[in-house]
Amino acid sequence: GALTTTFLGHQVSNPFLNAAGVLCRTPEDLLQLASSVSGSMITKSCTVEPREGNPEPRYAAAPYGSINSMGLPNLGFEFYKQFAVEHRGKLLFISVSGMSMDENVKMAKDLLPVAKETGCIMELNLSCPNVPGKPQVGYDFTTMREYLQRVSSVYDAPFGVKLPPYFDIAHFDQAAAIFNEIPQVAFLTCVNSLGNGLVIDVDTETVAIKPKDGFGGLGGRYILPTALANVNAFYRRCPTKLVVGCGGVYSANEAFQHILAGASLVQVGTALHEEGPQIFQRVVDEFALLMRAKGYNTIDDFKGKLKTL
Ligand SMILES: O=C(O)c1[nH]c(=O)[nH]c(=O)c1Cl
Repeated sequence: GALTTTFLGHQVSNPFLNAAGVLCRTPEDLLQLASSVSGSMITKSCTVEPREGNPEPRYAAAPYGSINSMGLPNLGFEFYKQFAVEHRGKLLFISVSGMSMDENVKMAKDLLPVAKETGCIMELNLSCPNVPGKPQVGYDFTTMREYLQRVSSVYDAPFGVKLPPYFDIAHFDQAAAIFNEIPQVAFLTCVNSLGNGLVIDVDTETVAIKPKDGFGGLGGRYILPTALANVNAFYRRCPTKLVVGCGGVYSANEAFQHILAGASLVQVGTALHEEGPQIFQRVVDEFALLMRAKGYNTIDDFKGKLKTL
């Protein structure tokens, strides 16, 4: 169909998938994604050991999106690796977010044979903002370079990096220079939640979530312009890499903006959490109508073709 596209040699029926962390932690979640219309899917960022995560309430819908401080709750790397072994059908991404560099290197090394065997793709998450005491690697360029050098030395297959949003042109330049040094980094997923926002309820005069005095990562409508800027900044700076867009996608309209900005695939987080997996059928239908209305036959007809003034 018109929405068919390929990503690192894998054909997908449409460019849409979930954002890591949303509807992808448990077997039940993953079954809902596998049986949805999404072209591909990604698992909850995992650590070597299973984690309970932060105390609840740790997710809240907000006027213009969401706030979360989940704290990396997950069933542990072995579970998601085994899921990849048994999974059949749509393209599968495995999100890895170790608590240390050694943990990331260990998981990457263990995942490699499964990736080669099954075609699943690793997305290395360097941008979790919600584990107390664990600063975001994505904001520490020296550490990020070391992580990527160490992981790419044990993982000789294409992988992606889930990035935090950057807000300074010099940071786009410095981060891109690191990625361009590492050939195995095949794609960049822009962006993770905007870290450490604060949602306040005026009636109750209270924060929305329990962990970290209510500080948490923002998603949804709050973050679309920032997500688009990060997609486009790395699309321009990393011509040998693909970009996956994430942030603020509720409909074909925002997805189209991400693809114009340079995204090859588009992840849906907050809107998926709020609407459920039927959102993928709605967005696919909307997207087909939008492409037809604009006279486009394929995604490549407009990918990255954002016009400047
Ligand atoms: O709190 C989380 O689990 C979490 N929440 C986010 O918004 N981004 C992440 O990468 C992670 Cl790992």
